[in-house]
Amino acid sequence: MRIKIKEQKSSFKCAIELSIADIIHSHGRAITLSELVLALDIQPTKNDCSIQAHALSLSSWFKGTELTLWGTVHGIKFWEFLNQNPGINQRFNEAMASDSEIMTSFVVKAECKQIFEGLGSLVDVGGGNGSFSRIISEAFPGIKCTVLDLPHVVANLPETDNLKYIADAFLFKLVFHGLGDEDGLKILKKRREAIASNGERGKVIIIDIVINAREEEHD
Ligand SMILES: C[S@@+](CC[C@H](N)C(=O)[O-])C[C@H]1O[C@@H](n2cnc3c(N)ncnc32)[C@H](O)[C@@H]1O
Repeated sequence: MRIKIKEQKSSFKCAIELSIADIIHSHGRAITLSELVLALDIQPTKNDCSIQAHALSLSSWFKGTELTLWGTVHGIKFWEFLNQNPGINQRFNEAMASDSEIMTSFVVKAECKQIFEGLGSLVDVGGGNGSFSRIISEAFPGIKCTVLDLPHVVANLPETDNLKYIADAFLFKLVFHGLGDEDGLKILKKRREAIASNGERGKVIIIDIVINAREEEHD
């Protein structure tokens, strides 16, 4: 309940900072979302530069192909930004970990418990610093949990017998020739994003059948 009130407060604060009430009032009649976005574009907020930048970019985001507003405003993916800002990265991961703590009571201890019972292994994709998997691994020692996340998120985290982290390399042995080009490309593009922030260590390793390849080529 407290979280809900906090969310409502920050939405309200954001609406005030964006002058949404003033825009609607001066519009003089009911306003559509696209009219509101356009109005935000020409009505910069006086006090807060970052809010102003977000407001100015809202319409570009709506019109453009960039997936997130963050990417439109900063020209960099949010995860890459976190990689470049260790302090914020840590706070973000801690915030996500708090969310896991909140969920524990009803996921592990109450009515959802049976979902995990009897499992032998689990991969927590985009599992952050593994807080959720750590809780699962402690509550269900029989489950081998593997957390897959970006290298800067899982670096130096303590592992246990049944909790491991992976991020450096992805091995696809005899997988791609069984997929269509479209699915194969989709997977490769995603993996490229995932390893991009891992410098020399990030790798996608593919072992597969190549037709008509010259003998000395090992790409
Ligand atoms: C919103 S957080 C959720 C974290 C965790 N699952 C939780 O609920 O607490 C999204 C997570 O996805 C991770 N992530 C984003 N892109 C990724 C990628 N390409 N490969 C692996 N993890 C990725 C981020 O680092 C982040 O930890």
